[in-house]
Amino acid sequence: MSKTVLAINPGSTSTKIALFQGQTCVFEDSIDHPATVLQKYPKVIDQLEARSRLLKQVLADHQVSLVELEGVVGRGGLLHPMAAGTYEVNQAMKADLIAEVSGSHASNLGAFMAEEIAELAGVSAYIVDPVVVDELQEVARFSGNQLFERRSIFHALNQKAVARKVATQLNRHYEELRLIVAHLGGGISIGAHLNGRVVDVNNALDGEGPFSPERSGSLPMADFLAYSLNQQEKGRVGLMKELVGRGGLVSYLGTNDLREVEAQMAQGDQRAKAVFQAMVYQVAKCIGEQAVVLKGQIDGIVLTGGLAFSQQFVEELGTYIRWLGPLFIEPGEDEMNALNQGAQSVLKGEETAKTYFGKGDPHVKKL
Ligand SMILES: Nc1ncnc2c1ncn2[C@@H]1O[C@H](COP(=O)(O)OP(=O)(O)O)[C@@H](O)[C@H]1O
Ligand SMILES: CCCC(=O)OP(=O)(O)O
Repeated sequence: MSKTVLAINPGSTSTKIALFQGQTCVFEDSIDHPATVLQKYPKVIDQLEARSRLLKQVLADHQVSLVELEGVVGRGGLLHPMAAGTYEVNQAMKADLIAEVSGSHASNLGAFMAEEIAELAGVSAYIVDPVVVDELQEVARFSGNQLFERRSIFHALNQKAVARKVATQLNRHYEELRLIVAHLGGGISIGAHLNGRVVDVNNALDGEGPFSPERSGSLPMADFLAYSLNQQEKGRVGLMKELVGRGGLVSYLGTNDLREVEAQMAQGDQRAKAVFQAMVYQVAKCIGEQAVVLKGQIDGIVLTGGLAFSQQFVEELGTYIRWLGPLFIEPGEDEMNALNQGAQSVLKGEETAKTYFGKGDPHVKKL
């Protein structure tokens, strides 16, 4: 029987909320959090109280009766590496999110926001396919120096959701396909999906892969090292902001909005055009890398995220990659449905919720 589920998705600049009855979305709403407001909070976790207050206001505005809820699900954050799936929010998870064991990101708030509402409703709280889903094959874990291991940090929820959607279009199972999924949003992650596992993907938060609207992607290492030593007063948090937040389009053109860049190009701005083309070029190269990971046997290349709304971006990217395999364009994201889907399967007893144990998930094979 279909279940009533509240899904909560805290992002860098917004919190999305959706109520589902079974597969039907009763309503979806979004709260914007202006950068000027978020800047007041030293740590992401400090935003919890304010975001939760606004969330409760949205629930009141939509006259959501908490007694009707049968489960609450939030976006999963930067925990220790873990297998894909639906997890019940637990103490170990909350402790690791507060300790920021894998870093700081708005998704760290999802478990807390879901649990608060779930407790009021007397039901369980879950997360689904968090950003630390780790299915890397062994060969992909080597960084090039034994001091550092590559980490799988990416848009797992949306990548897997759109990959499943394309599998349905192809009338095949996700678990039997070889897909490249490019999540092209404020941050960019491009994954090689081999038989339902993301065996390689650029770490979208720690300076790997193409530059994006607000992230640097990979940089010349020695130059960044020298820069960091000269800018020590910025500290770790300040320097990380150069990579995530103040990189990419923001760094080159002062905006994270591709629509603004396109407007500048339309007025003949050559700098905007060069930066646009460079972002397309870097995305294409990363798709090429994952094509090699899949040894050229590719059932589809899926373009998703906000940039995939741009016809010009998709067309120019197509000139580089079309020869690699069939293109599927899934603009935007399907995260709210994916959160609901994960919670529904557990609540309907089709799947058992997984337990988060912290470091050392036995399903994740480290070097
Ligand atoms: N119709 C559109 N045309 C061009 N770019 C778009 C369009 N819609 C959204 N974008 C761009 O997509 C990016 C945001 O993607 P999105 O997936 O919403 O990011 P996030 O969820 O990471 O904030 C922004 O640069 C935005 O300007
Ligand atoms: C890869 C971690 C998740 C992430 O970067 O999400 P956003 O692009 O939504 O910030």
